[in-house]
Amino acid sequence: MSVFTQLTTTQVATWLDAYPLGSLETLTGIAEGVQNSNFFLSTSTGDYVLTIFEEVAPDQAPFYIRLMAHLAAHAIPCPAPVANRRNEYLTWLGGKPAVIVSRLAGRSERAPNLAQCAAVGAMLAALHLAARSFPAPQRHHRDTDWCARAAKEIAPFLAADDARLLDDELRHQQAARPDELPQGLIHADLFRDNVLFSGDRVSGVLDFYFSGVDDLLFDLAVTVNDWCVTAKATLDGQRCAALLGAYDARRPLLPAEQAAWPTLLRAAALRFWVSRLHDHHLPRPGDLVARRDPDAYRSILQARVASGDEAPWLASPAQGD
Ligand SMILES: Nc1ncnc2c1ncn2[C@@H]1O[C@H](COP(=O)(O)OP(=O)(O)O)[C@@H](O)[C@H]1O
Ligand SMILES: N[C@@H](CCOP(=O)(O)O)C(=O)O
Repeated sequence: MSVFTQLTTTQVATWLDAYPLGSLETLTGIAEGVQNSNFFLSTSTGDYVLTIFEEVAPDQAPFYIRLMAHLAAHAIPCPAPVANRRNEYLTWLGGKPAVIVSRLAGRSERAPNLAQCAAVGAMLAALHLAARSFPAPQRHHRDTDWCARAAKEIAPFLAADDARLLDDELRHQQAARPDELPQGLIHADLFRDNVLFSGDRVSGVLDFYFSGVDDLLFDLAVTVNDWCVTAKATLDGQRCAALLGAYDARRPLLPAEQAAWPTLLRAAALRFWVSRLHDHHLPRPGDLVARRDPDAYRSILQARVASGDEAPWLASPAQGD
């Protein structure tokens, strides 16, 4: 999971008295996610998700709650925070900050079809546009500087080849990533498990807890690296064309962004390789923790490095498997 915090039903039932949500019926830990403790919560009035913030500092949690409320008000299907009787969204449970949000319909798709890839590209562009009016956004924390800091912490655990790859890529990013690409609020973790579909329609965009301001193109690269990856870690040209085409139709990409695309694909691969390595070598104590495979992202980084400037773009021919 990620259920780092254990709760008793009595504890939650008592806490729930402060909400206008009726009585507790069921509470089930969610066996996905690596960042927070999440529970499906059913009460006599409906179905919700209870999130206990494990890594999010209490002073940062209101940012994410306001962001979800803003996006939900701008037609992005993201979880809507639920207030207690004192009109508070963020409360304390088990000594940690906690929030109840609406439970969204649909299910995530491990093997998305082209229509679903296009729907995700369109949704990401809509999210970037809707977030333009969000006041006082914070920086994206897991940027290249974070990767460099985390790389120092994991360095003692790495084999020589991995250490070299990591070092080379950090240097490449510091030298080659342009610093004047269009920026805005990014989701920063729009993997397949963070999107719910009802048919081919996106019915849920989840998990905004890495969000912050960074290059919009970085968000697109994070998304493409996950949604369009093949079994060989290369990119599938058809899925790329569907996702990128739908994004570009809503927020046309600038020539500078097209030129920077291969570097940003590498930056996105690096960020998740580093975080997975960090979680692997320096795990937090927790029950049933779902750790992600760092090697998968090493392969993705290596594949992006190997493809050089040949990264699939809008109407490129099918590549990969
Ligand atoms: N509001 C929601 N509606 C429906 N399912 C949800 C909701 N929030 C979380 N989930 C489910 O819980 C899983 C983990 O949630 P996530 O926010 O990704 O956790 P973490 O913050 O730990 O990464 C999701 O993949 C999804 O299956
Ligand atoms: N998507 C990341 C892990 C981040 O965890 P999430 O459950 O919050 O999406 C990865 O795959 O490494």
